[in-house]
Parts: sequence; C-alpha cells; structure tokens
Amino acid sequence: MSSRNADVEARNGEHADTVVTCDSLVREYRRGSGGALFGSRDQPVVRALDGVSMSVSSGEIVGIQGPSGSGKSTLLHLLAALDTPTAGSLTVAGRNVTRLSERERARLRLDHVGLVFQRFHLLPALSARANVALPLIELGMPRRERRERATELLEAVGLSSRATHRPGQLSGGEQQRVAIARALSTEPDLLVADEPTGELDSETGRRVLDLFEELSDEHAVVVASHDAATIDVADRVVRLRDGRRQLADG
Ligand SMILES: Nc1ncnc2c1ncn2[C@@H]1O[C@H](COP(=O)(O)OP(=O)(O)OP(=O)(O)O)[C@@H](O)[C@H]1O
Repeated sequence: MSSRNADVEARNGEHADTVVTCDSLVREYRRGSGGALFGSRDQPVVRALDGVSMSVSSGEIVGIQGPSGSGKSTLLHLLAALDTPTAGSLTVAGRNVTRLSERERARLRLDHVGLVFQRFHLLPALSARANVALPLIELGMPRRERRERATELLEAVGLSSRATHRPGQLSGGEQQRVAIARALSTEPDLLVADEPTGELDSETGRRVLDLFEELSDEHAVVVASHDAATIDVADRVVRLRDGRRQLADG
C-alpha cells in the first residue's frame, strides 16, 4: 500500500470489511433544473458535495448529519450507487461506481445495496409479503423460496401477523418495517436509509432504530437524519455543512 493510501485508510478508519469508500467526492447540479442532466450550460452550478471522503464497514452504523441543503441526500444517493459523482472516487462493494453504466449500477444495487426512504415507497396493491419479495423476482429466485424468505423477514421485523395486509392497512411504523424487510431481502452488504424515522412518532421511530442496531451486526448501515435520536444510534457521525465534511465528526 502506498503511503498516500495508508493515510486515506487511517483517515477513514478503512479496513478489510469496508463496504463503501469515497475520496474527494464532488457532485454538482445545475440550479433551476431537474438536475445536471437537463440543465443548460448557462445555468449556475450548485456544488452540493465538495470533496467528501469517508468509508463505511460491515458491522457499523454511520450517521450523516447536517442542516437542510448540506448535501446529505446527495451523498446517500452516491453511496447507494443511485447516482455518479462529478469528480472524486467512489467504490461500492469493490466496484468503481464512476466507471459503471446505469445498468451496471442497477445490478450493483440489486446485489449489494438495500434502500430505505422516509416515504416507504411500497406498492399499494401488493401485500406486505409480496412487497418484501419483489426484489427477489429480479434476482430470479423461485416463487416458493421468495415466499419463504419474505415470510422469514417479516417475522424478523415483528410483522408475521401482517403478511397479507396491504400498505394502506398498516401503520406508518409497520410500513417502514416492511420497507426495511424489503431492503434486506437481497441480503445487501450496505443498507442506506434517508430520514427513516421522519414520518414516524417517537415510539415507533425508536422501534425502527432498534431494528437498525440489530441489523448493523451483519451489514454496513448509513443513515441520514435531522433527528437526534436517529443520529444517536450511529457508531460514527459524518457532519456536513455546505457540502463539506466538518472536522468535528462524532
Ligand atoms: N436535482 C437538483 N438540482 C439542483 N440542485 C439540487 C438538486 N438536488 C439537490 N440540489 C441542491 O444541492 C444541495 C444539497 O441538497 P441535498 O438534498 O443533498 O441536501 P440535504 O442535506 O439532503 O437537505 P434536506 O435535509 O433538506 O433534505 C442543495 O443546495 C440543493 O438545493
């Protein structure tokens, strides 16, 4: 290992179980557009992330904290390989994301990343079990195995008795637990959550956070939030301001 790499590893706490790592990550958008893709050249550029370096390993929860507009969602989208950086390096599950096509990134996500968002994103016409099993269809898993896996996962998140309910028949916390079970269905190395308790009352939010703590034994977890209780469960906190990482990380 070169001394520079050793420095980067020491700085990021990187080790053999590193699931995601980025160095000097930059993401720019064109203001007033639907993103960089549709922006015209003369629109001003917003530097949403400005040189962020970090890594996350299996067995830890890393919290991303910062004021509104500081770049949390932008960073999460990159770490989840939903997006590609304007500059800098990004490796997820050993793959260099900057070099992947959109299709290759979709495959990388299917194989290695679980996503949990504030607004659950469940399909309303499907039962809880069918929602959890959905990513397994893409993986080509036979129907019976899918059903068994989804049943086990619903049990793990305490929802066995709700397997045949549709999202509209479930509370917010139950829907979020279905979303977490779905994110785990493909056995991802990395679980990425954006404000996972944002829509939940504090007690239900606490139950979802307990679940994250249990999960972090086997997964790398990155969670962005404004909420102090959510950030409290993190082993480390990356603080952002104006797209930059603050030195006083937790
Ligand atoms: N698609 C986009 N097009 C243009 N600017 C964008 C786009 N997405 C984000 N931005 C800008 O990038 C900056 C960072 O946004 P981001 O959503 O990452 O922040 P955030 O910390 O997640 O904010 P919040 O806590 O309010 O969700 C902001 O200035 C935002 O206006």
